[in-house]
Amino acid sequence: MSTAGLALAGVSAAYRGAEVLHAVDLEVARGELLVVLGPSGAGKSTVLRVVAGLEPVTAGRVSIAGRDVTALRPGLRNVSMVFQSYALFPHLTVAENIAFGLEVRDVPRSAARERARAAAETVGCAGLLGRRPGQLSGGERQRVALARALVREPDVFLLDEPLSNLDQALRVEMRAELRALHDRLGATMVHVTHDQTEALVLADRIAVLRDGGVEQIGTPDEIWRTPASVFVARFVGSPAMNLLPAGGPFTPPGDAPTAAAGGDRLLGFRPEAVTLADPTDDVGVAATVERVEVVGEDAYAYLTLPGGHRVVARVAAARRPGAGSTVRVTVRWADTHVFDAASGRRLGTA
Ligand SMILES: Nc1ncnc2c1ncn2[C@@H]1O[C@H](COP(=O)(O)OP(=O)(O)OP(=O)(O)O)[C@@H](O)[C@H]1O
Repeated sequence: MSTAGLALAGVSAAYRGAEVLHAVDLEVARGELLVVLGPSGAGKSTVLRVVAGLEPVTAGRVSIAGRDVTALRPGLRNVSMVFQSYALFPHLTVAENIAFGLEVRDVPRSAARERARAAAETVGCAGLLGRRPGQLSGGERQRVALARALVREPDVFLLDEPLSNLDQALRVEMRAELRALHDRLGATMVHVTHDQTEALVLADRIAVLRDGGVEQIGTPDEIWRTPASVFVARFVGSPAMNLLPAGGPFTPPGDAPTAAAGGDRLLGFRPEAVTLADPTDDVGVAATVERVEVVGEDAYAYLTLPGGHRVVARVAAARRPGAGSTVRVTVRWADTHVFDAASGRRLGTA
């Protein structure tokens, strides 16, 4: 495929005899920013290492820019990797760190310096060229690591949790800068994170990884609105999506497929899809408010329903119920999800 930036076809990989990637299929279009999202141990870093050639595949093929690189050593793949730890050389200046990858490729020193300066300008660290990594803040080191990655003009950028060592404010700022950099360069990027907000904000598409397999690939909107499984539904969104037996306290309207489904279906809905009313209102289901968390303008009410079912509701902080009080709970049906309890796969909306 001529527009392919990167493709994994049936890629498996093993670590110490145990398979950690199982026949992964993944296509990243040229110029696309794909975020690989998943919990610790899902195999996110292994995906990057396999693409970079740092880890052998036990099955399948990896191609970059239309070229099969499965058998190529890392140095011949034309990818740049940015690590969580930045991996800068402490004894080299910023300029030398950025130019390092060029000089080992026999780019003449003056040309390497010039390209390093241009790369530093692109990521906003041109003022730091004479310093050493020990004299830089975390955010500055991150910029240097990015400059070192892009100076080589790779076919694909591989970013392994590059923002996770930064404090919250800087992470949010660098996240936006990274996206802007991607758009400016038109670069093909694979960005690994376990942070669902980072994934939703950054990605053109998200690949959700679970136990070494791809659970779902889609745009942030698709992942959010039509999660393919209970796993995706619960992993993306905080607090996590509510899940109840489909035959539980909430009865879907009319002849929705869940109504006849019995106990082998699960009903999912996010805290945002729950509405609370006064106990005297003749709507929904009665519930007890166990506790309330206020997060600025929002509040999360943790409720217990008849049968001991638990539900979290998001409400405006100014209109939050008191802990210990009774409320009536309704669910917006259009924003519900029905899952098969055995497989976890999504079946549709209630
Ligand atoms: N070089 C390695 N060292 C240690 N464990 C590894 C290595 N390569 C693979 N594994 C194992 O493979 C599985 C996937 O690991 P991987 O690091 O790819 O997951 P991850 O999703 O990136 O997790 P994390 O977010 O914790 O880094 C884990 O069970 C891990 O123990």
